[in-house]
Amino acid sequence: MSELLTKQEYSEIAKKITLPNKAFINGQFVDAQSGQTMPSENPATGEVLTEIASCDASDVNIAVANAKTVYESGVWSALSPAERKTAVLKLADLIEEHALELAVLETLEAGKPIHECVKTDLPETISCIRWYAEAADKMYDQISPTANNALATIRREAVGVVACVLPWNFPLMMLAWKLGPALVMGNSVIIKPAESTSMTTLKVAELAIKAGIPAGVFNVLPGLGPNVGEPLGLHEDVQVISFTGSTATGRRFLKYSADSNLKRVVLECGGKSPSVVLSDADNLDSVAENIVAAGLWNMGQNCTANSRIIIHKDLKVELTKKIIAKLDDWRTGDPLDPQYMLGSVINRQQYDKVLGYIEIGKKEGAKVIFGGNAIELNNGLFIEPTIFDSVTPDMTIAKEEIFGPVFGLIEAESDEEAIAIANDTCYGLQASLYTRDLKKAHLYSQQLKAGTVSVNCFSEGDITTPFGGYKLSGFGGRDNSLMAFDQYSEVKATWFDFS
Ligand SMILES: NC(=O)C1=CN([C@@H]2O[C@H](COP(=O)(O)OP(=O)(O)OC[C@H]3O[C@@H](n4cnc5c(N)ncnc54)[C@H](O)[C@@H]3O)[C@@H](O)[C@H]2O)C=CC1
Ligand code: BAL
Repeated sequence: MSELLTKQEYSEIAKKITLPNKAFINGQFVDAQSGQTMPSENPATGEVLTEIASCDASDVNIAVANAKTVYESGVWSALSPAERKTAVLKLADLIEEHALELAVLETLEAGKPIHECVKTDLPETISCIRWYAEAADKMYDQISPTANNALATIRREAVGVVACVLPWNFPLMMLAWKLGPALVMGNSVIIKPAESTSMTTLKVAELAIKAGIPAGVFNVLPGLGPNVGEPLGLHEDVQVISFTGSTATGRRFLKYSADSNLKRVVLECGGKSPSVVLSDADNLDSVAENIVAAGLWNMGQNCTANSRIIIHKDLKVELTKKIIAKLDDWRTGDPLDPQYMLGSVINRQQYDKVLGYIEIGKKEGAKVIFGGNAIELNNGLFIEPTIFDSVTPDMTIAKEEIFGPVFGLIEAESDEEAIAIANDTCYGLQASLYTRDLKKAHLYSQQLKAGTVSVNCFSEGDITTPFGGYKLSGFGGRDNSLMAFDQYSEVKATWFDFS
């Protein structure tokens, strides 16, 4: 499947896809109780693809009550880890079988380039689900090193009903990051996809039933944030909320928890990640390639988008030329056409927000050295890759998350100043560091206040490494790696007294 087809072939597949458009509760596709729907639009054409069930608190109450009953029945939670592994592995296999359809669906609803969906999002989704399935029967619990007259065991247990509130930027990947470990632990899971991107999650729910995951274990409630996210956040029978999205909405979940059952809240929020190029960085072609990928991947709609490029003054002129040259590889066009690396942004609100930041950047004195405009194409929401020069750390575009194909170049007088600028932010998700000096790499990667630091590359790590942020970028836990199981389990100490 990771071989690319032609635009014509993808368009033919798009025409034939059945678009999932109902909520998924207790193994059934159902309308919202209210009968309300919301449009799902293709942001690359403006076309309404379908109307999707728009759930509210009454659907949340039904889904949570049912998920709780199913959890307590033990049909999933009381299976052995090896039995859960078999079903979740089957789910990964079915996603792989339907990968082409899912990739096209993701392109249609999110405006993401098919190239990325096929080469990155689908393979990573599948391998993530598989990785957690494989881990199911390989995690051991512990015996504590207490005295000989006692035995103390430390065991993980499922928590019950878990709700995952997803963003629209990587719909399938974010689903996999949360669903994989939550299911494998034995929980019942309710997914609230972002309103723009419900369809791929609904398709995966259909596959979960085929994989043998019992009805009611995996539910999907499409709908607006305040209508579905808020009642989930406030529900007394939801034990965990795992959220990815904006810091503003993340804060709300902490309030919902405080106002209800003190449910655990795990937040993976925004960022203002830096690429830091120190005075001794070499191989500037590779540095430029990484900087451009870090800034533009997924149209910059990425929590780790490197939107602040902090460059030592001695390298600035040469590196800037190389960065501009690398933009040739990142052309914008019809996302169903595999020759393009950039598609549309997600919706009108995001489009206006990004263009608004470009105007603010100009007004505050930064200089556009590439792009800077909307692109008129097929009634879609396309924005040129945009680079600002002469950005200073106090400018709005150097402080606020833009979440679009826009990044700014900031000049630093010294390596120490570059690190200080990198840390001068309320966020702390990821940082890229470029140097050929091993000592500086160690020293400064320790000093950078970020959950992931990548040295001489742009990376978020992989499934084996924990992902999450410092400061306003994160709270309460990590996605990915075995640490993700901490989000979805309780730890029980049991004490046997032999004295
Ligand atoms: N960390 C990340 O990966 C993401 C960051 N963002 C940032 O957030 C900005 C705004 O994008 P949005 O889509 O509006 O993000 P958002 O944080 O509002 O949406 C994320 C999820 O939260 C839900 N939600 C929204 N309002 C809610 C509420 N009152 N109660 C409960 N749930 C609610 C949404 O329906 C969606 O499922 C972006 O411009 C970007 O800066 C957005 C998406 C992903
Ligand atoms: N880049 C993966 C996580 C996110 O953007 O939310």
